[in-house]
Amino acid sequence: MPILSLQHINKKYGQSKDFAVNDVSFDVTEGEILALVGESGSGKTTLLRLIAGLEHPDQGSISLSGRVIVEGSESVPSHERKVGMVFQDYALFPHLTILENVTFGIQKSKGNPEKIAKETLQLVGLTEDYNKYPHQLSGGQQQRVALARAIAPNPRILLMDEPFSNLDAMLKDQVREEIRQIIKKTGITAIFVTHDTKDALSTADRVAILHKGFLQQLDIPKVLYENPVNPYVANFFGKRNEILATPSEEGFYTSFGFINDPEAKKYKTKVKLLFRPEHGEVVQRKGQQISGTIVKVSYFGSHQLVKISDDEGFRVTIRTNPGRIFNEVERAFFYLWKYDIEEAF
Ligand SMILES: Nc1ncnc2c1ncn2[C@@H]1O[C@H](COP(=O)(O)OP(=O)(O)OP(=O)(O)O)[C@@H](O)[C@H]1O
Repeated sequence: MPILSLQHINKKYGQSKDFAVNDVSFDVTEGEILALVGESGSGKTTLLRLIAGLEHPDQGSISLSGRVIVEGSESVPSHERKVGMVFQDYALFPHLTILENVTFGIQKSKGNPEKIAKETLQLVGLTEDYNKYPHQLSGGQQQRVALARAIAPNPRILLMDEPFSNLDAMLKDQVREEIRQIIKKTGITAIFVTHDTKDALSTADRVAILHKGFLQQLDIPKVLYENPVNPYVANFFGKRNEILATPSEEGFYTSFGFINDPEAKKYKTKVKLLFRPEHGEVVQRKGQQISGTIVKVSYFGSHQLVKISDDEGFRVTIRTNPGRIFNEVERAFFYLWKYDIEEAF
């Protein structure tokens, strides 16, 4: 049974003619980490605020832990929903110590708030900084305090708005993994909002992608990346190469050469072959492969991107391992081991 269920949620702000959230339905399973991704204005934060009770939908219902918390004009107030929030800027109280920040939201009826706060701070790996103030901590540490403060009252669900956006790139990789481990250790269900596909794919169990208020696809990261349901989702997770191709009985004619593919006979008109840089491979031998001229090689440490041009100057990018040596102007032979086929016109 899902811990959270949204059914046909619509939300418009004021006089706006567009929906910020448009007929969105999904379930979240207990213990799951769900990422909401989308570009700016896609409705991510609005969804989070609707779940938290900071906004009310125009239509739709929301259930949390088996209880209907929103239905029609009725709703359970925010403070009764038992939702933990981590805000983008952490929103720690600057004049309170770390321990006081975390103790703040814990009700006395739950036991000894200070003891619970200390246990939660230990859980997030902050054992020595109880009496420091937020400004005395690094960004990553402040974020762990915010997380401790949100989970200490034992909420039903944890909501995080852009939790990684204030961290520099070096820290981000480490913090993502730490946060995921802490959340998994507590078993808490969590939803976080991000515009960064790397955050979503590496941290979440499932990812929901929003565009203009519509839910496009919700699935595990691998499926979203490998089997996007539409071009928007496919391009959101990294630009794809496009090669224009003419189908025949045996395969596709392209400006890089002929590609054997029995699928080609299904198509009557020109098509686009769409593929990610890692779905191609530059090979040493001349054979069945297609080919072009290497025009640029970019080295990234973990990999290289090789730009290959046809005779007209049309380019595709292929990802290769970092150890291989390529020379610009040389001819490169490559093959595509995976591509999507779309009608071109
Ligand atoms: N308080 C508000 N009043 C009016 N319009 C709003 C309000 N909050 C959001 N919107 C509009 O609703 C739409 C969705 O906004 P929302 O903040 O949910 O998107 P988002 O995906 O979280 O964007 P971002 O990544 O920029 O935070 C946008 O068109 C936005 O302009």
